[in-house]
Amino acid sequence: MTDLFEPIDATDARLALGATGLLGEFNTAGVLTSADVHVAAALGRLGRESDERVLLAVALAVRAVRGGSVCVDLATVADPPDLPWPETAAWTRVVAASPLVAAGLVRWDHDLLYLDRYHEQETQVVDDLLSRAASSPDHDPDLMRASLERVVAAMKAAAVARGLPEPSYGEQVAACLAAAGQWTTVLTGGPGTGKTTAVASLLVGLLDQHPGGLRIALAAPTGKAAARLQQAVHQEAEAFEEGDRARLAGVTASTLHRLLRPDPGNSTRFRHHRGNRLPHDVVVVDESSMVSLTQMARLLEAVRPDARLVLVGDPHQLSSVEAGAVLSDVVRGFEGRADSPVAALESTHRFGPDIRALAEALRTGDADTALAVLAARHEAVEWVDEPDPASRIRTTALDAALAVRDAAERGDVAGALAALDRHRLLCAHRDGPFGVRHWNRRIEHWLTAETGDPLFERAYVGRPLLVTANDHQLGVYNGDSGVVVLTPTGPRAVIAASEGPRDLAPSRLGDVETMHAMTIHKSQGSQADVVTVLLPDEDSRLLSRELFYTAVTRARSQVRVVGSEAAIRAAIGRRAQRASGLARRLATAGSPTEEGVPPSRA
Ligand SMILES: Nc1ncnc2c1ncn2[C@@H]1O[C@H](COP(=O)(O)OP(=O)(O)OP(=O)(O)O)[C@@H](O)[C@H]1O
Repeated sequence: MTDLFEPIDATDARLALGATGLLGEFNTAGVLTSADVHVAAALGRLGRESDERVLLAVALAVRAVRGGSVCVDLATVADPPDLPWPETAAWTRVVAASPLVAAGLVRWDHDLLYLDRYHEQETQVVDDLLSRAASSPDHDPDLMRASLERVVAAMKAAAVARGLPEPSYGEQVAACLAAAGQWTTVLTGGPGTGKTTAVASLLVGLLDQHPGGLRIALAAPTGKAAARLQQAVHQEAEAFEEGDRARLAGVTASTLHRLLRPDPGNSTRFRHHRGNRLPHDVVVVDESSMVSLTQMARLLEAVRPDARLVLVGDPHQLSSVEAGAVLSDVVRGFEGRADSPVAALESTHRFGPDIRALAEALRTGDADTALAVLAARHEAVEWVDEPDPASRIRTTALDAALAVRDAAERGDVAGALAALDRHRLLCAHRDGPFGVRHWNRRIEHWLTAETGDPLFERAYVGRPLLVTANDHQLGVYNGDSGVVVLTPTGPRAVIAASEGPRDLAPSRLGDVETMHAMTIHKSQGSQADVVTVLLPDEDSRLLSRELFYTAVTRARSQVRVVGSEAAIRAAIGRRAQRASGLARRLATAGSPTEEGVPPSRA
């Protein structure tokens, strides 16, 4: 869903000067921005199209990408309804017959309108997935079974030694056996369903298959998620036999961006591509729900056709910040297909029963059960439904901020970074009374009142940091977190990068924000012991089931939901819809032919 805007006055920069007719009307109503209008008008001039219904459709396709969609579906786009939307049948007819479509400036396909670039990426992703599914790697299933038996026996023994009941790894073994026999595997599951455990077990099994060695790459869309993946794989391997543990010890993770090697001269291209593939034999990408269509296209063209690709993620989470909802589209698109690469893990092993019950109710859209879990006053799930929740938020947020500050004052880098993950205040919005900016300021005021530290200091000791842009030179990436720590040479910004902490002069960091509070979108791929989810009013257009589910599942041991029953119901009742043709394209593509080339590519 794309936000509407309300023009402030006639000089508002979002209003397109001179826009008339339908484009002008939709611009004034806050549906289209001036950029949408200008791109549509420019394409119209280029392709000699003057039908304002077509130009409106093109402007909506531009807007769609801004809102995370890959294309626009003219049959469902009419929101808000009180605008002069063209009648659907006639509209689709004029768009399909437009000279813009004939010239390839925009694409009309599967009754959806695309900007050319996204159409190309979507068809490429479908073609690459299908051609990878059309053949399978040679492997020895008996050896794979034996490897997994060894790993499972070691993990069971480790659990029993810790006084835990003997676990069962049936789902994970089945997923690994399937993954051994296919070039692409999509390993799905909610938080704590044992995805990382399965990945570590799979890697051991694949190493047994290739005694000569395997080049393995672990990657994730953000630095934080990459660091977590690497740490989690090694942690899970602790339970393995010494030889297996040693073989995984050198496996490291990086951001997806770094893996593909950015091309300094071209911000949308990488050094690894179809003509210069990645050298790795196995590529594992965690948090795949955050991978945009563009990134997925780049990844699929860079992975060798004879390398295994394992996409790991939770399709019920929010999608990527940029356009696309690739993971959930791929899962839906392969549903029922014989060549489906999806292996799903269903049982949760991490949460206590209360967070699990809440997450499950959110995942399935069951508002009554979610409210019942929230109202039951469990220790692990708390509900704050008060007009001014500040006093309830203050204690937890301030304690966590003080713990970070105390460790930072002592120069204890590891302690300060660890304290960052004790509590996270998550907001849907950036601005306004429910937004990140407001709550960051508020927590800083509380901190100042408690410590007497000056408020105006930008790099105050204990300031939690969130990196908001990739900086290859500094080796810090969008989504990395860190903290300002006192050192003998003064305050230093220490960022938890995927290769370990990076120590920088605070002034060198350009794109950083304070992270006492953060948006739910930015929290993807990270976790905290205690999570406070601050829901906005029920009429917020950002509220969605995926947003709420993503926020709740960031919590390791306790979650507190701040919001009214109406806001909770509104969030659960609304889906974060993203228009894309990926699922439909996969579902309707022919099955692989015997030669291994799917008909859509032939
Ligand atoms: N089959 C199992 N039985 C019991 N415990 C398990 C099983 N599989 C994994 N675990 C344990 O459950 C916890 C979560 O597992 P893991 O980290 O592999 O899940 P995940 O799906 O990768 O989680 P997330 O996506 O939230 O990071 C770990 O402590 C792990 O050791």
